[in-house]
Amino acid sequence: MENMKLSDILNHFSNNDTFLKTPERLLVFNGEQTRFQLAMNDSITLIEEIRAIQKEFKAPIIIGAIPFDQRSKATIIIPDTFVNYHHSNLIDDLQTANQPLSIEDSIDLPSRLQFNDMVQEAIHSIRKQQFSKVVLARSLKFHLQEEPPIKAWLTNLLHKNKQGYIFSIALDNAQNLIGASPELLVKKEGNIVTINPLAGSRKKTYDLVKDKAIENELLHAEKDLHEHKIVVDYICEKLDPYLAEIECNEKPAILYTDTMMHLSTVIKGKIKNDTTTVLDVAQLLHPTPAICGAPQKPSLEFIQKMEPFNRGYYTGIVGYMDQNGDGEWVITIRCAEINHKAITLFAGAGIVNSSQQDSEYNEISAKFTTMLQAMGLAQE
Ligand SMILES: C=C(O[C@H]1C=CC=C(C(=O)O)[C@@H]1O)C(=O)O
Repeated sequence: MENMKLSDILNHFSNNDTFLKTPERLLVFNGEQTRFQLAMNDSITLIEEIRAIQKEFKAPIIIGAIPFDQRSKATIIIPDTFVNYHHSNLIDDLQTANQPLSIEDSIDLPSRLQFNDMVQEAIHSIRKQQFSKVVLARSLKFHLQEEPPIKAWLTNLLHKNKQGYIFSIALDNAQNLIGASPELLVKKEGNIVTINPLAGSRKKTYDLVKDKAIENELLHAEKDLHEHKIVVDYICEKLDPYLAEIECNEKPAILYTDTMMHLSTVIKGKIKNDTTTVLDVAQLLHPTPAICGAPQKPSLEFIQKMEPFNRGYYTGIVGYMDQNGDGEWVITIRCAEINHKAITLFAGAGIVNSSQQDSEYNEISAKFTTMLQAMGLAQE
């Protein structure tokens, strides 16, 4: 394949198209043969339906977005055409796209006081041993005077987040889901499966010396290591029956995004059964304690009772699967749901026994920065 400029690819991109850039490849999906909506736990399973449609349409690949709540409908797209660019064929010539926004109003939900109450209630439940961790989220909703410049935001996300998973998914009714997630839920290539949970975070300062000191502090922070271990233990336990030769470092490393640093563990293993697809593994794991809590049921119930909004696609997963059942699915975070002129950003943080309400609030504010910067609403 000849080398392509990213700017040329974006010039041809429209809001009805779907786009996913991973650290290794860029997938651009134009038009669609069909799309369908089905919940992960409907009676015909989502995966069976995808496999049937892949056969019927002889579709080499499907792409989709699955919501946080497994009872809500996922959107699966069978594209007309798609191009799969390898990283080495892309010329990264992108410049920041400045497009000023006229904001009619913005709503921050929950309020700071409500959020503090939610954290206190969560800590109370943790002390009563109802669960050991719960991830609580906030949302920022903007109403714009004009249609949002999605292509400019996508350009900015690509420009700033070289290592992440950048996506723009064309949902139903001309809605879009856009973001730059750092978190790989699962990748399957042949019989090798890779999972890369993140939990435990600090905001970057962009001062190399200070960031090195923060990194060192995070690597030894008891609260964050505990929060992280809950996720890794959950994943390893779930995978054990399905994977052989599981490799997992004992201590987490640091993963940097453009704005944050996170504790990160790479887990790898070999699929025992050839018919297991990447989505089977995703379904097995989702929602992990990185975005829900542990144990899953009581923490999920707590989220649904306490959060003053429906998460929708936020903390769900986006990704693709080919005919061999291979693919990559990433956790839908650092993202925004775009519904015409209404834009909703979401971000969350893991609450454990020793959480401090102010630092959790500030951590979430820092996580909003990925999207706010792309929208030109936060300082670079
Ligand atoms: C839930 C989010 O982040 C997750 C991913 C990385 C670190 C996290 C944390 O430290 O709490 C969260 O688990 C989010 O960005 O909305």
